[in-house]
Amino acid sequence: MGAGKTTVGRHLADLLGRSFIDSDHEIEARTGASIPWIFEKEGESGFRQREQQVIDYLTRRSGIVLATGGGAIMRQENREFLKQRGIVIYLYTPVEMQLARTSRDRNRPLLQVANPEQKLKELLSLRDPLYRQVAHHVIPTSDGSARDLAQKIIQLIGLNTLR
Ligand SMILES: Nc1ncnc2c1ncn2[C@@H]1O[C@H](COP(=O)(O)OP(=O)(O)OP(=O)(O)O)[C@@H](O)[C@H]1O
Ligand SMILES: O=C(O)C1=C[C@@H](O)[C@@H](O)[C@H](O)C1
Ligand SMILES: [Mg+2]
Repeated sequence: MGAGKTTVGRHLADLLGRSFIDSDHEIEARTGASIPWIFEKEGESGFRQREQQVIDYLTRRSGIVLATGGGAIMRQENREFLKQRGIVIYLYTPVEMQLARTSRDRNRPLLQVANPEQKLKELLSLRDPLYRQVAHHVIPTSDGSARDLAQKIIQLIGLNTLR
């Protein structure tokens, strides 16, 4: 959360002339409800079920830039869909920076707790090894604008891979 998947992903799609899709937005559009509402009515497991369906569907498309939600990596199925069907970039972000980027946003139900910093630390320790297992490339996001990071991704993967 707050790594910049949505923001960097938009710039990347723009630079590549591809469509950008965000799985969180796709879930909201399909459900006709916000993510906080889905978490409240269906719990995290209901949300994860919807998320898996959407990621399965979207990773079958080619020629797109896809930003996932931060927790999609927790499901084995999603890890396989992403690794086998795409080029996966892990935007590594230290917790202090995640906190700074998410503190004014109430749209992330998992951070509506007394100690969001502690929560982010717990999530990162569970998720970091999985992100690294699935990623084809890891990019630290502490330095550089979202646009710079998108350019760095293009250099890293090489345009030829994408044609
Ligand atoms: N490289 C960056 N430099 C400065 N600010 C950034 C950078 N990347 C993202 N941000 C800012 O951080 C905030 C969170 O970014 P964003 O919503 O793209 O994160 P996310 O990884 O998609 O989070 P989530 O997992 O919750 O979907 C936004 O306000 C965005 O403008
Ligand atoms: O890190 C997470 O588990 C989440 C991140 C967001 O993108 C949303 O998918 C949702 O708020 C859960
Ligand atoms: Mg996002």
